[in-house]
Amino acid sequence: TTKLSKEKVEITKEQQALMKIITDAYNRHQIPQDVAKKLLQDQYSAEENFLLLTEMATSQVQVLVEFTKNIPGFLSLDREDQIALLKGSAVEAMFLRSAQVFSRKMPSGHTEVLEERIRKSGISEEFITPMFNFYKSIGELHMVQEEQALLTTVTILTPDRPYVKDQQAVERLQETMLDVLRKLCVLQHPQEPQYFARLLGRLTELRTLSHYHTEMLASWRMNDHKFTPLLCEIWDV
Ligand SMILES: C[C@]12CC[C@H]3[C@@H](CC=C4C=C(C(=O)O)CC[C@@]43C)[C@@H]1CC[C@@H]2C(=O)c1ccc(O)cc1
Repeated sequence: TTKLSKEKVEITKEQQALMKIITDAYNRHQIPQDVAKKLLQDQYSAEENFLLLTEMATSQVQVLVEFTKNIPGFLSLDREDQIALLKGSAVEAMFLRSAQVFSRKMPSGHTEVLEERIRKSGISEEFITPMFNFYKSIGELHMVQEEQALLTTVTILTPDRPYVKDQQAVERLQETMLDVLRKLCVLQHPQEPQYFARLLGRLTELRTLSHYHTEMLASWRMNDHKFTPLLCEIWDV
């Protein structure tokens, strides 16, 4: 008979503390309400929608930088590597954030307006489809907020981003986070032993999306759309 490995999974005190720091930081750093509120006010032209999304993207980059500074160990990485990790993960972190926003079904019905504006902002259908498929696939996971925060952290701490010099140092940090996330998944979804693997599978899907994103930016560029200095810096557009 097959002996099921009923390994007793338990999160240590240190891991509990680490998870709390990251989840609190993740919840604390959100785009300001006045930016999100504009979703409900301004007009609906493709131009207006693009400008609104640009403002949200710019605000989200600032939020991401602030959040990342709260990841234990991040600020002790080489300074240039910190920048390389932020540049390399910004798109993926943003798509994770928007997927979580869509799967949360925001109370004040923002999601419908937000979806409307994304669909009518000059993004071609070939990018819209994979984007919303991703949103759906994240929604189906019903992640708890700790999982969302840790998954974003794991994405930021990806060692093989371009220009990262000390990959080992990043790998050590990422391993620490992956260990907590793995245990959390086992404890939160006991009926689904493959849940952790499914979560990591989404990170692969994210990388595909970020290739689409580069083309999205290029096609906006072609139609003479302006980005903000911060977005130009983080995405080399
Ligand atoms: C990623 C994105 C900009 C950031 C948006 C996201 C949709 C939903 C969001 C929800 C947020 C919240 O509720 O906290 C923060 C901003 C984000 C994460 C947009 C979808 C496409 C857009 C984009 O790629 C884009 C890139 C450059 C631009 O100039 C304009 C848009």
